[in-house]
Amino acid sequence: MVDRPKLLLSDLPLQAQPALSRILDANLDRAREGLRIVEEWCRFGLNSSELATECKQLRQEIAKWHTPELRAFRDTLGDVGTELSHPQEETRANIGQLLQANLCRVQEALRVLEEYGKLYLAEMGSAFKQMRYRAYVLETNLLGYQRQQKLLQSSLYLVTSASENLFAVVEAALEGGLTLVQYRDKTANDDVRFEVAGKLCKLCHHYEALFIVNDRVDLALAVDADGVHLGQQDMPIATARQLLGPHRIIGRSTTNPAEMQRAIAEGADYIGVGPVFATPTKAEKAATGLEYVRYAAQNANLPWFAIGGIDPSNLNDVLSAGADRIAVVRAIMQAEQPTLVTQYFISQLTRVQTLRNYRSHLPQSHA
Ligand SMILES: Cc1ncc(COP(=O)(O)OP(=O)(O)O)c(N)n1
Ligand SMILES: Cc1nc(C(=O)O)sc1CCOP(=O)(O)O
Ligand SMILES: [Mg+2]
Repeated sequence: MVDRPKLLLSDLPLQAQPALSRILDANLDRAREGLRIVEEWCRFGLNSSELATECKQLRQEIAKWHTPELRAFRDTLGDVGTELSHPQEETRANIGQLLQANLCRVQEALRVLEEYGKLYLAEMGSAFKQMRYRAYVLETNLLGYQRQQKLLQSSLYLVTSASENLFAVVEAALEGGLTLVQYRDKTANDDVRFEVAGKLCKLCHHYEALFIVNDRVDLALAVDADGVHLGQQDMPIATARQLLGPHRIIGRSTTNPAEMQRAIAEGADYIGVGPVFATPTKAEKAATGLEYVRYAAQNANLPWFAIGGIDPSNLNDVLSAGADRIAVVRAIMQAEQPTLVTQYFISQLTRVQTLRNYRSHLPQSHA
């Protein structure tokens, strides 16, 4: 990396010099500003010093190219582009959209700097090419980190069933604070699955919720889902990981300690623990009872969701056995008021999590 590039503008035709300088100056600003916006979220929103440091280092490297000579041609009042803005820039629906827009802005600016930079100094083109790839890696790492954080924060998991009111029910639950949804439909044709999964994925992302696809890695990739849920009869986790890459979520169903230990060893991001109670939604699987929930509470070192026959009437038994995350189908899909049921589940789960967290910080004699 050249520490302080030497300006070769004088080699260019006279009339091109101010234009080139203004393009480089504007895009150096754009890239630095976009990175600063992303950095703030990494630092204060995600508490990730690793991601914040990468943003900062990229910004500092870009700043080295922002020489006084380039700034000298700045003419903000004469810039015909300052009043051109897209309506989407006026509003941002959520943090995800804000980050996406700014990462895109950074990558575009780096591309401009790479192309026009070549006219200025050969090293500038290759330096900005490398930085553009670093920005892509930053985006992927940031997205992966956001997903894992959201998974950790999710205490309630809605697994869908086929329903005429599918979108309305899911949206009602999202309104109630749901942050994790799995699309599960064992009978639909692939064209229907693809269309429904795509729409659900957009709906969930609009509410900043994670969207997982049951069974099908191909479908998860096709709709850009956050991950996939695999049962014991589905694809091996290692194969799914190869196909999905390191940043998507992989969940695994488990019914006994051996399956749990294997899922952990194979690199699952979370597991299902059940069926806790017998359920018509999965009639072929025998209930494990609360004993396996107690085992999970003592032994699982990754996020785990008790599943199977859970509803408001038996929730307390599941919580008392040690669960602080649950997954449900009928309790929400068939609820008269899905928003209220969602809010009830989340409030109870948050209550036990807060209590357990508080107890874990007490001296042993008070716990
Ligand atoms: C959260 C969660 N846990 C378990 C399951 C069940 O998955 P699987 O055993 O593959 O059965 P099907 O759902 O495919 O019938 C799940 N879907 N989600
Ligand atoms: C899809 C599924 N998997 C289970 C498992 O234990 O692996 S239990 C289950 C169904 C859960 O549905 P409901 O909340 O309607 O009982
Ligand atoms: Mg399955």
